[in-house]
Amino acid sequence: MELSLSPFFVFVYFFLSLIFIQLLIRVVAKPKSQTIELERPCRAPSPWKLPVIGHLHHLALGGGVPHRTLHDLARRHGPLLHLRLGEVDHYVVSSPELAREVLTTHDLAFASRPALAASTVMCYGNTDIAFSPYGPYWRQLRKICVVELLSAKRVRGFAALREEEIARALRGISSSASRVNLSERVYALAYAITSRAAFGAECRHLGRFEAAAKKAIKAGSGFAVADLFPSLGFLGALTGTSAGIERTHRELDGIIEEIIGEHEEKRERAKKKGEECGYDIPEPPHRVCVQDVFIAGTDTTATTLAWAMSELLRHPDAMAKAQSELRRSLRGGGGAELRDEDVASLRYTKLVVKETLRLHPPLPLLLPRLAREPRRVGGHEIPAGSRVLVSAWAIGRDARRWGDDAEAFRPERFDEEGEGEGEGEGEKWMGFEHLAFGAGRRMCPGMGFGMASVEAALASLLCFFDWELPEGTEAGDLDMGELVGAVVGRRSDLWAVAIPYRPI
Ligand code: HEM
Repeated sequence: MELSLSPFFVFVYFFLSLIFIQLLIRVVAKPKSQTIELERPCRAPSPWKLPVIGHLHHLALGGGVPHRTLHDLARRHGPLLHLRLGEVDHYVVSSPELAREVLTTHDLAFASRPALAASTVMCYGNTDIAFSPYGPYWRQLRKICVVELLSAKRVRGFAALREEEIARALRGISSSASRVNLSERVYALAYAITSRAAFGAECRHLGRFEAAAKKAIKAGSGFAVADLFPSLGFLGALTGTSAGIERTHRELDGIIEEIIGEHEEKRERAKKKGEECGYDIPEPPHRVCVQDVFIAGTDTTATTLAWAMSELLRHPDAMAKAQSELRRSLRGGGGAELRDEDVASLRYTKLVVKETLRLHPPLPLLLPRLAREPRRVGGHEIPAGSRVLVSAWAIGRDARRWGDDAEAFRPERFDEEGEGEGEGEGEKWMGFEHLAFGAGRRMCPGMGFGMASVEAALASLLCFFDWELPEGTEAGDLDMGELVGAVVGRRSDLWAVAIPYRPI
């Protein structure tokens, strides 16, 4: 018959024969294959992959920023996604339940970091807090940093300098043209608070530091060619990334050296006069903490402030609600500035910060973890040596937890959580549904410091100014595009019109 000879039927015949042969082999070899089945690790689901590059094309074809592409893939394949990116196995965790397993149940097994190409050069061979492998050295370094700078007591002690720096930033905004580059202003403010807290004085170098830190953050995304093909070192040289990393490292290193030099000179002068002046910066390798604190402290704080103001400009009702609460508290205190005590008693402004961090966690994939030992997560095997990315971004949008309006900016949701379900607001905010600061041993040690700066700065910006979008920009048109990097900030600077508010 004509039909049976057509190429289509030949293909189908061949294909079915293959399936039949495979089934036959399975049936004949059943007892043996069953034992193998039990021993074989149960791999997490993956999309289709290509030779050599593995699943890399999914990231490339996703077209967007990595956390969004990974979220799309997780929606199709499940909350534990296995991706072979180049030579490296990655596991992407996108549900609060699995995040709890990785960050708490198996915390110790996942408490290390991979050595990225950028961190190895820029963090002095990964001897800093953020990238150092888990162990006694990292514990000691982190302890110094927490005791000297980040403990709750130290953070409270920085209240006066926070207030001074915020007042200075407000004066700057008042005296400038009404159209303000808010991204620039909040970065300068975060830098001033960090440098005064760390060194007792504002450090110069803001412009140079910002430019170099942004390059370092971009290089540290973990998705650079050199990070995905570690055995092919020449690729870094070929693509120019290695040279770029070296250049950025030299810039940052030079700035940190200058900051430390200035601080030490100042200390010497103060000592001669018998005055107190900040504290000793411990000798290397602890100096690497200085860079960590500057980059981690400044960029995350400024990024959160810029996203919060962006969302409020797009949601004038939420902005008005925050302002009315703030201005009531100002009249109550009768002062022309907000003190730390005033900020502590705010409710709505704090909800705005939580909602901002839910939708725009500055580190959407936290910092990468390295599996030190094999572990089963959600019933799937994660082999030792794999990289584990916990998507705080996806978890913050999980409709099972946050409802059908999970994508919407609605600060009130945190108020509602506290009632009815028997689950406290605090639990939801710092639970595994909201992971902006990570969790477990490697959780952000600067949370108290960062939150104090963000809440105080946002409260003052809203209290003392009315804000509008520049003429010609509608709320719906505001660019909310994101940068690629370890910290994900706004793609474009945020411009707004500041109208000073006079208390009645
Ligand atoms: C809004 C502000 C901030 C956010 C959202 C934030 C978020 C994070 C996240 C997600 C991590 C990774 C956690 C993990 O892997 O589980 C981290 C680590 C870290 N953060 Fe923050 N951070 C903020 C502010 C700060 C500040 C102000 C400092 C210091 C002054 C700081 C210092 C660090 C350090 C040193 C690490 C590395 C910790 C380690 O590996 O042991 N952060 N941060």
